[in-house]
Amino acid sequence: MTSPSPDARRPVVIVDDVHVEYKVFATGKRPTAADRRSLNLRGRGKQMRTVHALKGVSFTAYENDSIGVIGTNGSGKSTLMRAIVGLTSTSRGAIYAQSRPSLLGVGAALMKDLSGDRNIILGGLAMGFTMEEIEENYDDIVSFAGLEKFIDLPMRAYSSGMTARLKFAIASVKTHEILIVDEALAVGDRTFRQRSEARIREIRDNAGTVFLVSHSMKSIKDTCSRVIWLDQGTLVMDGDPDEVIAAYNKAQDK
Ligand SMILES: Nc1ncnc2c1ncn2[C@@H]1O[C@H](COP(=O)(O)OP(=O)(O)OP(=O)(O)O)[C@@H](O)[C@H]1O
Repeated sequence: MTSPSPDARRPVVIVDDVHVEYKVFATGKRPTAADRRSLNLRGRGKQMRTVHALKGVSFTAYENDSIGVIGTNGSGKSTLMRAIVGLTSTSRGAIYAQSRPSLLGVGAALMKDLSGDRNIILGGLAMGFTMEEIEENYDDIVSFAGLEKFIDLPMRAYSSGMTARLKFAIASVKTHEILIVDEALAVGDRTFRQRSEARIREIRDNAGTVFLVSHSMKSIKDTCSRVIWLDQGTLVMDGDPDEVIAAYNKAQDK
């Protein structure tokens, strides 16, 4: 198993030889006229395809780690994060977590026709906060998102950056022990990105562990103490951000 260094810190997430396979129906090519004539549709139309999205990934995350996860499109980053949170089941291997990891992405729970105000409650409940916790943190969420003037407008009227700010503000208000941020910072503007990166550092400093999936090497360098690089479902490198990013960039330039 790959580990950063033999140290005395508490392991928080152990990913042990994890494989994820998606089974999908491949509709294949459009049936030809000849197929249709010979009623040969069934065999053509329903073919099971297996996408082997993770192929034996292993590493250990420790407290205070903030781990950047990099790799080209389709390399398995989101799949790995979803597996850590338990949204995607592993077909082989196991994941052990010290406490329940939170995936920063209350997106699914938010409703575009409701106001930002209502969505704070909805998103907060979806993240597992109590009503008291939501009320206590309400002002913080609104000011962190910088949406004071827009909070009673329906979310439909928000730009994608404003929506992302609200999601990040809701999800990060509580200190999580294990927080996973999947590309949420990509749409925010520079000021917001800096504020979110500061919050990620704060979570990390409070003995939390953060995973940051991003295509922005700058965000990763600014916030992460360690980087793992995935390629076609395998872990290529795990270590110091500068070294891993340099190797990744070199591989991309080839
Ligand atoms: N629900 C799904 N059903 C079938 N295949 C999937 C599913 N989700 C992901 N995949 C496949 O698994 C592989 C890994 O996808 P994943 O989304 O984890 O990549 P990623 O590194 O997060 O990519 P990106 O940088 O584009 O977000 C890809 O080949 C993708 O097509």
